[in-house]
Amino acid sequence: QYIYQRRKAQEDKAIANHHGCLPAPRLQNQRPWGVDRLEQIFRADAESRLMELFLFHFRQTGSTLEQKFLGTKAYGTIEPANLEAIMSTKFKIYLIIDRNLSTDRAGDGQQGRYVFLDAVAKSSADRAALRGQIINLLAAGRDTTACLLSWTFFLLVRHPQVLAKLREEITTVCGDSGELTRDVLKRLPYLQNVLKETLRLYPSVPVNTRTTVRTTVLPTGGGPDRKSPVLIPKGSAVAFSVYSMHRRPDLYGMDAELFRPERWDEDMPMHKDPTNAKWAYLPFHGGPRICLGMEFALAEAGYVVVRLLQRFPHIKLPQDEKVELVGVEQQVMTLVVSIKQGCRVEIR
Ligand code: HEM
Repeated sequence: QYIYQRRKAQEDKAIANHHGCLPAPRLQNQRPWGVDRLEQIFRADAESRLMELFLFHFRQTGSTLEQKFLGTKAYGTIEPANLEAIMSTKFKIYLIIDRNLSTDRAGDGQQGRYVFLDAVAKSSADRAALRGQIINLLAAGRDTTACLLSWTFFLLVRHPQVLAKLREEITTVCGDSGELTRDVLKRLPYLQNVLKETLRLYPSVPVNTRTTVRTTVLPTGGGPDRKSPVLIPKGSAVAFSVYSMHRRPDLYGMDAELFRPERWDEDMPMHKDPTNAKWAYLPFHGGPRICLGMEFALAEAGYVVVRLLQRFPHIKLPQDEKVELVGVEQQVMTLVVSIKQGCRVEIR
């Protein structure tokens, strides 16, 4: 084991030298084993402000970081060029299902209840096929679209000018027509901007991880100038947060924290660099494992928004509802990021 570890370390060092890798800035722990980090995470989670904590970490270190946590080294990044590398094939997808797919569910209070995973498992023992089914139907297709719709209305009632402009576009293009096909939806550019901007500020999958199947290199983020490649040894986890990347002022402008659908018709800083232009906006991720339901989800969400606005001519913020800066509201984090208090609107 010792000889194997030493040989692996030597090989990794040779790869690092070959690519000119330098370490990424380390997120400093105040207490051994990163216990302080654990406390911070539990506290932020209890306050429903986990994403704010992640933003704070990246503000401390820059857009790529190294972290020692409970004895293991992990990496985090919100750099478009690194996301491009991560979403290529040198990383494997973190397996959700293997943790949950167990024939031994008796102990967790699920007896007698319909569990979709168990029902599908009766027709196939192939774990990869089961995983695909679950991701398709539940994890991938349901909560993601539901979150997009909730955040859209959450933002619309807090930005009445945007809502008015959207209503105007819908009235001009659709009138009272019953037909609402994909072609009609394509003729609603402001609606597309509203959905795009909502997914920028609240990407349904805000944080994700990949694990390296072999020792590899992130193209940037290391060394004093944070521009050198970073070595990622085989088996390491790299977390990436599109939520944080989507709020970077150097990519989206100084008003990156604001909900402003008009920005999608303007020239943004990210367009100056071809890699950033392609990899700085990733609500559906990218590369070979890009969301398979992207087109469908946008059509579905667009359809529901139009129909709700047509059906309810007066939708507004309830009088007793709190208005806070975008991103400061309490959130619930699971695989997706949702609104802790739900999306309350007044309709007439
Ligand atoms: C706004 C709605 C949606 C968002 C933001 C979204 C986002 C994503 C993201 C970020 C991934 C990549 C996950 C990863 O690589 O770990 C993904 C994967 C996937 N999505 Fe979606 N999704 C949405 C709706 C849907 C819908 C409606 C369906 C199906 C009807 C769907 C089907 C899938 C599938 C099958 C994958 C896995 C693709 C693969 O691993 O090859 N998604 N989605």
